[in-house]
Amino acid sequence: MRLVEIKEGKARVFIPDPKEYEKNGKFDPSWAPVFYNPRMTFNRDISVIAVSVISPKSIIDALAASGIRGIRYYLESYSPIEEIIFNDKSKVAVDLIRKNIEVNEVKVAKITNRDANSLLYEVITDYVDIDPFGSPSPFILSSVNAVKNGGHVAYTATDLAPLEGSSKKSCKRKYDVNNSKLSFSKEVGIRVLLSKIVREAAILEKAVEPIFAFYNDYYYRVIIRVTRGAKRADESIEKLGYFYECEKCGFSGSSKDPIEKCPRCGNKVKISGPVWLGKINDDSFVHKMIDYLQNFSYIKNFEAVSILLHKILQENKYPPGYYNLEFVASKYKINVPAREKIIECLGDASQTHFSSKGIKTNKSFDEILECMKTLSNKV
Ligand SMILES: C[S@@+](CC[C@H](N)C(=O)[O-])C[C@H]1O[C@@H](n2cnc3c(N)ncnc32)[C@H](O)[C@@H]1O
Ligand SMILES: [Zn+2]
Repeated sequence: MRLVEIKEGKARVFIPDPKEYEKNGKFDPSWAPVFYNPRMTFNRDISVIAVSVISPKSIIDALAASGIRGIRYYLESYSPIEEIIFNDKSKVAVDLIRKNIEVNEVKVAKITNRDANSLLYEVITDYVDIDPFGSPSPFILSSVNAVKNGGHVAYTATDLAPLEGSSKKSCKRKYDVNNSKLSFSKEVGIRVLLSKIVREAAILEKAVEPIFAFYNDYYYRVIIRVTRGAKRADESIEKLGYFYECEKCGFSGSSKDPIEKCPRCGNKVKISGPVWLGKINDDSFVHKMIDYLQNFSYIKNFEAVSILLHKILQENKYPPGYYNLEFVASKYKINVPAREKIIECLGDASQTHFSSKGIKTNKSFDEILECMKTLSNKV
């Protein structure tokens, strides 16, 4: 295997030379014997800041591939880390991790060549990172099991088709959620994932509190805090519910139990659930990330991370779900006015990072419609 050296954040790592695995001049990271995807740099940049705020003493990078993630946590996290377990079931990956750890002088590293699930049932740690191919579902129970009371788990999910309701059967299989394709499915997806995490943790009498969650490019990333207690687990489950959307009048919302008919026009609605209806971001955590950010001016995505964190803070004030302006406008055969103008007209509203066509608001659907109709007459 020919290797090339790349730099990301403060790490220098060796990865398989992409040129060796090109097919007809194209390259996909999954074709190389050890996985490294530069498109995930944003995910790692922002995770380094999150880990700095969490300040865990021990970390398990359970699906480590080249080791880039754990190495960056060691080199860049603000508070010292006492132990990082780098694990991958692939022997080739583990050999490469060994080399990369040496090059980056990661003094606190342990390397294991195990199935992540069996490893996670044998260890206990402050923070687990689950960064799989596709769905993190197979690793939820074991990762929640592996963290101490008050510990954290971070999940990446790239299987957007089931999560966003395009592959309903796959969503039922992997997340045990009856999903539909809704006009605001970008946000539904992250709440489907959180719903599964909450229900899996409850099996272990553990409660889940999402502290940081976002969508970017082709994946979701969520970080949760886990605490022990059957009663707390019950309280987490209490925050599950259903989204509905009416194809006829464009109205949508959430409810504790599934509903069949649109509360506005009586038409049959599409539903998705059970989904997590609690907060997906913790304000004080995001504020701390913004405070820490200035120390990370060297990261590739400094500007984009800053923009995302500020957007998240704005939208976190509003209830779950957003209105897709194009979807609503299509129901009333009106032009879509500029989003900023609608937000200004409503007063109590914000954009959402989930979609450039979405708004979140505490105002009623009729007030949104009124603003849209008035503004579209001026277009
Ligand atoms: C998407 S890659 C990880 C990428 C890496 N975290 C990064 O940031 O570049 C997923 C890795 O999980 C490993 N893997 C898949 N299933 C596994 C399992 N059951 N146990 C341990 N490792 C596994 C694969 O060998 C692969 O290296
Ligand atoms: Zn309706």
